[in-house]
Amino acid sequence: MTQLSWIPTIPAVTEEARNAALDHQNQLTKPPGSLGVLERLSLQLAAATGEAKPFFEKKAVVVMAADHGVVAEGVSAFPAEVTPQMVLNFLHGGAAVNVLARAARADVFCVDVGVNAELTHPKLISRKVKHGTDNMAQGPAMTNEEAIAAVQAGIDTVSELAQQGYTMFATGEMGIGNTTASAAILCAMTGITPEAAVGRGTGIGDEQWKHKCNVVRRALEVNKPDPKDALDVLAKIGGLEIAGLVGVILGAASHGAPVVIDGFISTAAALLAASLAPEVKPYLIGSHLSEEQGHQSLLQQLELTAPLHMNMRLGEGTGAALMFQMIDAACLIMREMATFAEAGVSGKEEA
Ligand SMILES: O=C(O)c1ccc[n+]([C@@H]2O[C@H](COP(=O)([O-])O)[C@@H](O)[C@H]2O)c1
Ligand SMILES: Cc1cc2nc[nH]c2cc1C
Repeated sequence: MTQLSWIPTIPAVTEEARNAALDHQNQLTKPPGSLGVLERLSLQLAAATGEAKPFFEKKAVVVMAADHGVVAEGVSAFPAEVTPQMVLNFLHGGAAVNVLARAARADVFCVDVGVNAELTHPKLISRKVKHGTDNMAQGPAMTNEEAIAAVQAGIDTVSELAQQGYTMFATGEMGIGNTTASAAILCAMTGITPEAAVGRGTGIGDEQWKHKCNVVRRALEVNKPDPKDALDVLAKIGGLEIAGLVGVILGAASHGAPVVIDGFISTAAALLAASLAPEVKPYLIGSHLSEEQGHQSLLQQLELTAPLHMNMRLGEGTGAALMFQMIDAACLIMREMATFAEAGVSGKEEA
C-alpha cells in the first residue's frame, strides 16, 4: 500500500536500546524474567524511545469526545446528552479518569471532535469536525474527508502536547453509542458475527443487546465497508472520536512516544491505526481487559496483551491511566534496582 499523504512518518524503533536495556536488566538482583510484565515493558519502552532507561515526566491522557447518529436506533442504556455533560465533568476534574490520572501524576486533555452541542470552556480543546456522525444504520457515518479531518485533529493535538514536553500518551474517549460503532469495526475488520462482537456497553439488557446486534448487522449491510481499506471502515461505520484516537495513536508514534491503549473503543481505533500504518505497532501498550465482549478479539488481532484484569468497562482512558502507574514502576526498576555486583549478591549457578 502506498503511504497516504495525511499519515505522518513513523520512526522505526531501535534494537540497540532494547539490547542495552536487556543487558542491564540481566544484571539486576532477581532471577531473569521474574518481574514478568514489568520486564517486557522496560524493553519495549527502551526500543520505542531509543533510551535504555527512559522515564516519562509528562504523561497525557487525551480524551476524544463525540456523538453518534446511531443512538437514534436505541442502542445505549444512556441518553446522548450524557456526552456533553461528561465533557464538562472531565474539564472540571471530577470524572474517574481525572482521579486516576492524578493518581498517576498525568494530565487529562479533552478534545471536542464532534459533540452535538455548543461547548465552551477555557480548558476544552475545540476541534469539532461535525455535530455527531450520521446514523450508520441508514448510510455512511461520515465522508472520507470528515474522517480524515477528525484523524488530523488527533495528530495536531498530540503534536501540540509533544511540543509542551509530553512524551507518553494514553487514549481516552467519551461518546454515547460508541460501543456500537466499535463492534461494527471489529466485525468489518475480522469477519466475526455481531453476536460475537457486540457487548453491553453502558449496561443494556438482553432484548436491547439483540436489537444492537441487528443494528450492527444492518450498518454492515447498508455500508459494505472494505476491510482492506481502514479509512473506508472508519468513515462508514466509525465515529469522530474513534477517528480522533486513530490520530492520537499515529501522532504519538510519529513523535517516538509510546501510547497506552485503553478499552474496547480505544482498541478498535488502534486496530484501524495499525491497519493504516503497521509501523505504529511497537509503540502500542495494552492496559486493561475491558468487560466489554469483543475486547479480547480486538487485542488478539493486534497481538496486544492487557495485563490489568480489573473488571472495568468505563472507557474515558481509565484503564490506560492505571497502566501509567505500572509503566512508572517498570521505569524505576531499571533506574533504581541494584545490580548483582553493586549488592554483592551471587549470580545464577552455571549448569
Ligand atoms: O472502553 C470500554 O471498554 C467501554 C466499554 C463500555 C462502555 N464504555 C463507555 O460507555 C460509552 C459507550 O457505551 P454505549 O452503551 O453508549 O455504547 C462511551 O462513553 C464509552 O467511553 C467504554
Ligand atoms: C455516566 C457515564 C460516564 C461515562 N464515561 C465514559 N462513558 C460513560 C458513560 C456514562 C453513562
